[in-house]
Amino acid sequence: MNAWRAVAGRPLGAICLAWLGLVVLACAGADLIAPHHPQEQDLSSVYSGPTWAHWLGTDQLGRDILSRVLHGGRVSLLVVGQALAAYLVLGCAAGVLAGYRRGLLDRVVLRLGDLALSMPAVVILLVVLAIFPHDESAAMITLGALSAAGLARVVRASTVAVREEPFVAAARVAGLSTFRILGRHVLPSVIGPVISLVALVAGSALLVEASLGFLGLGVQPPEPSWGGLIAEASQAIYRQPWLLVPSGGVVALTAVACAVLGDVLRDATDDRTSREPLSWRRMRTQVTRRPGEPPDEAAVLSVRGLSVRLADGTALVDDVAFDVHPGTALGLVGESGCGKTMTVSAVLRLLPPGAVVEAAEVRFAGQDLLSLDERGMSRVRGGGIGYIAQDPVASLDPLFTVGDQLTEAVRHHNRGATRAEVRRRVVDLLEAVHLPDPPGVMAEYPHQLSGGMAQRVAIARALAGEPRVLIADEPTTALDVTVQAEILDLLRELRDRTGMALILVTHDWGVVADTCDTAVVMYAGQVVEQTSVQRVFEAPRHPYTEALLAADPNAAVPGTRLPVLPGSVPAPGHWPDGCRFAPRCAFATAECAGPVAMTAEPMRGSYRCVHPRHGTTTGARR
Ligand SMILES: Nc1ncnc2c1ncn2[C@@H]1O[C@H](COP(=O)(O)OP(=O)(O)OP(=O)(O)O)[C@@H](O)[C@H]1O
Repeated sequence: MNAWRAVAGRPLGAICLAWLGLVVLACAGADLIAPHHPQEQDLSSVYSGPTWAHWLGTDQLGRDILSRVLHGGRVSLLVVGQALAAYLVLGCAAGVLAGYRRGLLDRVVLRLGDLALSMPAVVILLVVLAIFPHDESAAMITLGALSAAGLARVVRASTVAVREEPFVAAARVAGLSTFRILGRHVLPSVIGPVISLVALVAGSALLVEASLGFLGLGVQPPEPSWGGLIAEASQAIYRQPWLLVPSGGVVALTAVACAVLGDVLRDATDDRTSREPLSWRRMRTQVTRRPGEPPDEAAVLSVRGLSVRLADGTALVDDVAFDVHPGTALGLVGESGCGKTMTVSAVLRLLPPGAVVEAAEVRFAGQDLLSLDERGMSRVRGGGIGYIAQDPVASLDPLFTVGDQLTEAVRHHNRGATRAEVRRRVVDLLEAVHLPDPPGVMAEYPHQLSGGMAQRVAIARALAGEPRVLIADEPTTALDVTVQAEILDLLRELRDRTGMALILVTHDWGVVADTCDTAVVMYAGQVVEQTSVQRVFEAPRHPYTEALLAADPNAAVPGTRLPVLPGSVPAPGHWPDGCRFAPRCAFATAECAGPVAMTAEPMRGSYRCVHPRHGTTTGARR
């Protein structure tokens, strides 16, 4: 449904949809709207051009062309519909079953598909029409069945990919029947390419139908069909050339509309599938500079007044500022949905389509990132600032080995390197992240890796460009405790060895305590506290920081109930005026309803609160 909405939102898609809708409705309602019976003759007015009585003129027997086009369209569209039904049913069923079951069925479907694609369709149609004379339905169903081989391949390929997804495995484990899994989990994910192909095949089928009618092999006169009308018009081409315009025009426009719609649908569904939270594909983010504080020149990355807005104006991140110094680690902490990922995505300028970045400064190693164009930013990404995505396995391409993916990254950053040098560097990277047997790991595919190994490979890839800042988004989520500790050790070791700075996006205070020097606490798109890690644990100033620390399971005292933070982070667009934490805060007063600025404490940090804490009780409302 979203794909159709996306198509309707594009001018070309909307025009094609409108034309096809109009043609289908007009032909379906031909009995009601056609001004004349399609075979009603008026010999006193043959070959007339357009008149008030006959809007599109008349033919050699004085029959109304508009009425014949409408009725003829019904016949033509019906047989095209039959071809599409055969195409869809056979193509989807064969593709899904072959891709899901694999084995012998898969091989049989592939071989039959090869056979169907290698047969000349026109010859087969002529044979069918020789067996069933003038039976256009038989010919068009055969055409649909022959073309289904192409669809079956596309559906099979998508099904094979989806079949390996964890959610399909989970459905299998949950005991769902094959048909239910296919219907609920597999088919919806292949629907995009399918509808795009159906639109393209509809255009071709329409042209084949018109050709059959033109050759006199289809529906026989006096019953009209679009192909038959073109044949009649071509016989009178010298006497009344206009006759070709309505019949030829409607066929041409409808076939073109189908083809264009197919293209637009493909683009629309492509866009939809690439709507992950952070994708390297989506790169043209609009950037606006606004006045604000100057950057910290000693920092390797200095951010001031950074905001992110969606196209509809909804703010996701609001006036964020922080500094990261070489060789240090900064922890960006907060509950889910506070804007941590959006903040680092905005620094890298990798945001959802239509999102806008506003900032006073984003200064990296003395370079003003706000003034860089897309080409400049792509040099910074990976080269200057490395990024490790939230889900390491998903961030690795399942179709390529670890070696291929690291080689690609190393080549990207070392243009002139020889094959041997690139391989040496890949092995070095794998050794640097302590993966045993680098040549063996290079030959493996992502699904063969454990979570910890995948995270190490993702770190190795991020290190390929020798970044000066490494951003790791939830680097230890979904890893078991031992592997978590190993990954944090590795990050610390890399930081100490290379002098790069780390930004760890996390909601785990354990990660902050183990690895970071500075904590930046975010709530509802804003920074609410920023201080050293030592101080944040000893004396948090913001009630939110205090409540978040109190709810930390790492600090739980056995035998006592772990305090929870009641309520949830307000969604973007629903942030309260004044202090955004006030509705959940035990210390909120009327003062908190007004604007709350950051208060800086020299040498200690800063916080955004009118009732700062002095570190004893939890700040959450009970
Ligand atoms: N593509 C998007 N379009 C619109 N809003 C989005 C999009 N991605 C995220 N958001 C919203 O932006 C807000 C901040 O999201 P963000 O991912 O930065 O949070 P987070 O603090 O990193 O949380 P998490 O730890 O769950 O990743 C959330 O409310 C989220 O719903």
